[in-house]
Amino acid sequence: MFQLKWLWKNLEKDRARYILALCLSVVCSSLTIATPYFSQRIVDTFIAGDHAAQNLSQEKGLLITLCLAMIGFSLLRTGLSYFTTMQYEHSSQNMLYRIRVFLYNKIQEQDMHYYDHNRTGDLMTKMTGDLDMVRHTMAWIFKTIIESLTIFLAAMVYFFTIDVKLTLWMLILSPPVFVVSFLFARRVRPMYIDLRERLSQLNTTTQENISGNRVVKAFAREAYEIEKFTDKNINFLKANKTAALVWLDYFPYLETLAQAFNVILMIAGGLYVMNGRITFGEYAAFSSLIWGLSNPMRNIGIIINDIQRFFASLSKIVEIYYARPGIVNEHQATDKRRFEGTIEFENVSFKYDTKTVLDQVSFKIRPGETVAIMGSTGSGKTTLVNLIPRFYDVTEGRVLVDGTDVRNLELDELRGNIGVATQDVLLFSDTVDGNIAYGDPELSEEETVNYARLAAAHDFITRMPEGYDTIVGERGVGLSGGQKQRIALARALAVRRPILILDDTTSAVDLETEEHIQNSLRSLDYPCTKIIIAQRVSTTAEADRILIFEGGQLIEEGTHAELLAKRGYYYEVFMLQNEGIGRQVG
Ligand SMILES: Nc1ncnc2c1ncn2[C@@H]1O[C@H](COP(=O)(O)OP(=O)(O)OP(=O)(O)O)[C@@H](O)[C@H]1O
Repeated sequence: MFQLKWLWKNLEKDRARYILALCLSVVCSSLTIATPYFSQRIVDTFIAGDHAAQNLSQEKGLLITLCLAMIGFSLLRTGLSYFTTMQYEHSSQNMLYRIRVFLYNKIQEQDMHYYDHNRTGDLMTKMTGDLDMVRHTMAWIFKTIIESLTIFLAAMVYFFTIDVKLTLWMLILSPPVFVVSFLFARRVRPMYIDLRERLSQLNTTTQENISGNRVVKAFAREAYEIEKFTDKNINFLKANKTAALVWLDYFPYLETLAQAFNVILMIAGGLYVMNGRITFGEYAAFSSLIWGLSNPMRNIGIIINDIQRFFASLSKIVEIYYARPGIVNEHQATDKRRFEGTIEFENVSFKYDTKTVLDQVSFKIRPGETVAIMGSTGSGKTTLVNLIPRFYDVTEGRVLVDGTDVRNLELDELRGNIGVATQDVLLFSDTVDGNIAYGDPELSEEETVNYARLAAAHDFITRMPEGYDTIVGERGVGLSGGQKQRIALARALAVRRPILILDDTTSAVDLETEEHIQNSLRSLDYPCTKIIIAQRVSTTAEADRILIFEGGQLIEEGTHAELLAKRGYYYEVFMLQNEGIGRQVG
């Protein structure tokens, strides 16, 4: 069975410990028949037997031994049970730790396509609730199953040694129990799959709401969000209740069957005692061990419910566990070369699933050149630059860096040659210093300050209460849009890569600051090819070349002066931004 094989594989170093725990469970549970055995001997010898009174006065030593044995076995069972539970906990927690690390690495190595198609809330549910369900299964469900089965079998064996016929009477209840359990398991399984999906939706809604709380507040949509959350919460509640209450449809049958053991014992056992087939002590042994048969039936509902939850959770974990990224980082580049920084697009087309975003794009950028990319929103600019570090792979054509198709370069080496400041700025909850040095933890304080100066960030950083040691909140909360952009720019500059990609990095800074940044970029103290996506002519004007995109196609290319002379898209934008007149410039 796939699920068991998977668990076995992941137990790895804890297999011996887990098997020990299972064996100890069997031993512990088998010991439960010791007490009924000793009580049977005590009843038959000292209470209800023919020579009970005589034995009581003559065999005091035996009575004391039996009582001490009973106490001794109970203590032994308690001690063993404690030790066994520790083994279950250790092995399942260790396994959980290893799987969590493995899954985290797996998620890290996925490509952008994976993140486009997986919701954060769902991934978080897999990494927390689903994983814990696996641990619970190893530490509790399997333990309960093994113990229930052992007690059931041990009781059966013991009963058979006492009286075969009476035991067979009891066994006639087994087939209906199996039928009822099977029907219950079959019915409840899809419910737990559905329940798992609703939990994921609930978590996704919660996660989105918390991370997007500023937007919610800005639009005063709290009531709407609460309603949305309540909807998902009610959905989850209903699914939970439905799954839990299904058990009630089957519960009366199993409870009746469980009670029937006592009835059979009372009628058949009573008759057998009366006609002398079994002794009173043997009847007492049956009576005290009958829970070993009826208890598993009472537990069956919980076990089946948990097993179905486990299957639903495991199928979700396995989705991450076996996910294979389309773009693989082998991490095998030991000697990472420094590229010159030539970039070439050869008839590149790109589709997100079925939607064509880039269409037959060709251009070449020489080392050290500064190229600005401009175009209307949605024209494919970000997509274009995402193809250089292979965040996505081209659908057609080739992207070459230093003359080699990026698909033939080791990802570590390729990305180790590119510094990126993305459009959607993300800062980590760390100090400003830590954020700037993110790509190079060895960066000295002096260099950090230097790159912050180049990115026009030093002044506002020193005005902050703790300067470079100020902790910025999650995603850079506490900083303005322009401040975040400047820290992200310093972070991209600090890695000193031969290719620098800036995606709309100065859109939120004022013109004066932008000019400072432009000067810094021109006078970087390391050779660097720069690709700058920008909407402002003030940013693009000084570039060596400007590429204009429209609908995924390269429609204009040239210097600022050439493009103005062309009187095309660039000229219109220029006029619009400089003279404030409409697009219909004659
Ligand atoms: N991850 C994605 N999955 C599917 N479609 C996408 C994805 N990212 C972008 N698109 C689509 O691809 C097109 C180009 O997007 P892209 O972000 O490259 O444009 P852009 O020119 O950078 O736009 P902007 O100037 O607004 O940043 C858009 O129509 C967008 O809807």
